[in-house]
Amino acid sequence: MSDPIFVPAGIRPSDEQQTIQTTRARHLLIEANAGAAKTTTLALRIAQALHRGASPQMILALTYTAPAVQALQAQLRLIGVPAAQIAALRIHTFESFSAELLLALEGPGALQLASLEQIRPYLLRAIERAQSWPDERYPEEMAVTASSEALVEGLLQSFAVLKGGLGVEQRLGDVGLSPEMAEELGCDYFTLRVRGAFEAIRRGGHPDHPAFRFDGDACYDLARALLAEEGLATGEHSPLALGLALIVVDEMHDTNRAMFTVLKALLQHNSRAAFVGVGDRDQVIHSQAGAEAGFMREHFEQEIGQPMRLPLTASHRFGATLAQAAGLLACKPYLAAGLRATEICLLPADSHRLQAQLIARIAQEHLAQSGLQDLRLLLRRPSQSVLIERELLKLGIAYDAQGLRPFLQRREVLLVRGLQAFCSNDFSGFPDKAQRAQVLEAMMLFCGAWIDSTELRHVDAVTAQRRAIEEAASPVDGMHDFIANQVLRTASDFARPRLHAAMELLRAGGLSTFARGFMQALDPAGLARAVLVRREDITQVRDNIAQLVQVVLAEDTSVADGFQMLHALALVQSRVRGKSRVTLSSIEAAKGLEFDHVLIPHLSRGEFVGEAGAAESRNLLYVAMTRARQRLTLAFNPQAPSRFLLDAGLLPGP
Ligand SMILES: Nc1ncnc2c1ncn2[C@@H]1O[C@H](COP(=O)(O)OP(=O)(O)OP(=O)(O)O)[C@@H](O)[C@H]1O
Repeated sequence: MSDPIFVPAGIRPSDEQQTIQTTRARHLLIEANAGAAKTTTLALRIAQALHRGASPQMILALTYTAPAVQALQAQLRLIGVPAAQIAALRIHTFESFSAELLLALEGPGALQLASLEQIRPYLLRAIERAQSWPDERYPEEMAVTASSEALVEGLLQSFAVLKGGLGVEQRLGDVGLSPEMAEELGCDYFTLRVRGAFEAIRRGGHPDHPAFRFDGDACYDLARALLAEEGLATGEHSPLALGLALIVVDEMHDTNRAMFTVLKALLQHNSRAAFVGVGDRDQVIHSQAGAEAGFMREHFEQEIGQPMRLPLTASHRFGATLAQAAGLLACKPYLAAGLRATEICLLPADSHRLQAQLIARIAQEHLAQSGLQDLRLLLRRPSQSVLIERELLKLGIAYDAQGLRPFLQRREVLLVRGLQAFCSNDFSGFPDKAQRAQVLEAMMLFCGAWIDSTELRHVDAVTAQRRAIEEAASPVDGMHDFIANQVLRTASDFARPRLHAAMELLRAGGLSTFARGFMQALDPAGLARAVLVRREDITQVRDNIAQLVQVVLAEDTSVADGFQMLHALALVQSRVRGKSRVTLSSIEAAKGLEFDHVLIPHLSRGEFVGEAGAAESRNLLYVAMTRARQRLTLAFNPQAPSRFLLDAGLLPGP
């Protein structure tokens, strides 16, 4: 009997796509360029399985990020899979799949922590515990001179790699930790010891489930349990024996060891399931979580089996010009299917201010036309949005934000706006209660303040703060007393002199003293260092305030006028409702998605770099550029363009 073939709506599959759709190979791997229809072809493969009679519950699709889940659902809709079937499919990130499975096994109770700041106290406790262990075999290794606070960032980064790579679990066996083993794992003994203490704290809450989980922990916990065959039934009773007919993995280049362990177990316990994995090694932007393209190559071959490999040769998303530039940037061949021409526009601007003005004008023109749908501004770092947002708001342009907060709502910006409102005793810039509460929360955070109240002394610190802020934010005039009596009075010894120095400049009101002295007086990086974790976040706080100072100075009259203008912009923003066709976004939040017009600003020397290193920055630019369908605009300083523009052949070399 011939195989019934699913015929999609919306597109005509290429021969390559159809081969992948219908092949019955047990293990199939596809490495292909961005836009070469990997996700769409996975959707075709899923539709084919449904067409052959599999029920949606027999199909599991796994991705690394939540946007990739949405992208797959969108492609399933595009090719005509009914909504009810899409809803019934098992489509998850590795993390949400693992969390769901663990929930079924453990029952509720493991606290899900959402921010690095919530993890921080546990980590500080782990450092203390590890350093005071009485039977330490290598005490000289534990005599670390840096302060605990300074160690937090590096430790968390090492933990992410160890967790994703399952390094300790794989090597440890029955042997204890040693400096030699730490060296083999690429970290130091101290880190391994603290990691041990941290895990003991994390697991110590309850016999059946850990006390808390953070991002990546669900997949890690599941992988660890699988490796240790701990608490998991085996054979047909295994929680992973789901009776699957098809398992697909999108974004497979971002797979780490923990994810791969879960995948291997899934294939083992669903022996009738076919597997299709797709990825593009130039899109690895999560190496800090142990992502490795090797899981599509040697590890797969050695640990799962020899897969069939099929190609997807050409981009269906964009035309030949962009394919060529992306190919040059990533040093690989790149073809376009020739469905459309994609225009690349260069936007040179000598200053950041001019760049922001030009971008706002482009956004205005975009909204005035109807040919192109979405304009997505892709930013390397959040602070790069400040001047651009100011210009957009000045033109009254509505925009959304993805993967970053609009600058007027960033905590450090609220801190400074709150201080200025306090100095002028004018809180009219915060007309709604939720916003007033956010200002007070931000001030409490950066000032290291605590609630000193006899009424609230019986409740825990978090509840006390929530209640006190709730009460103070209700009337507009509650702000002043709260800032004076709680924030400033209980501010840490470190924060207090900085706050007073900053307020002095705000009260004086002169632009030139403000310009010269505000950053030094407030010391935003110092304030941030005391309460935030990641170095990149701390740098962002500093950069955001530096940009804020620039925005206030641009008003050119007085400090008070500058802040009035900020309040006015905030009002414009609060009126912006609904979905806009202009979106400011981090690159990470756009991965796997596509937009008619993509604009990448700040492609100047030293601006498109970050903590992660040159290779990851290059991959980020590659991901960003390849989101464009019809038009790609690249903004840069012509005196000092980014090296990447030259590498992509978009500007002539020196
Ligand atoms: N046969 C086809 N004909 C026309 N358009 C197609 C075809 N196949 C896919 N497309 C379109 O090509 C675009 C890119 O496809 P898709 O998102 O699947 O690529 P991808 O390889 O997963 O990209 P990325 O690596 O960036 O996530 C989408 O707009 C999709 O609808």
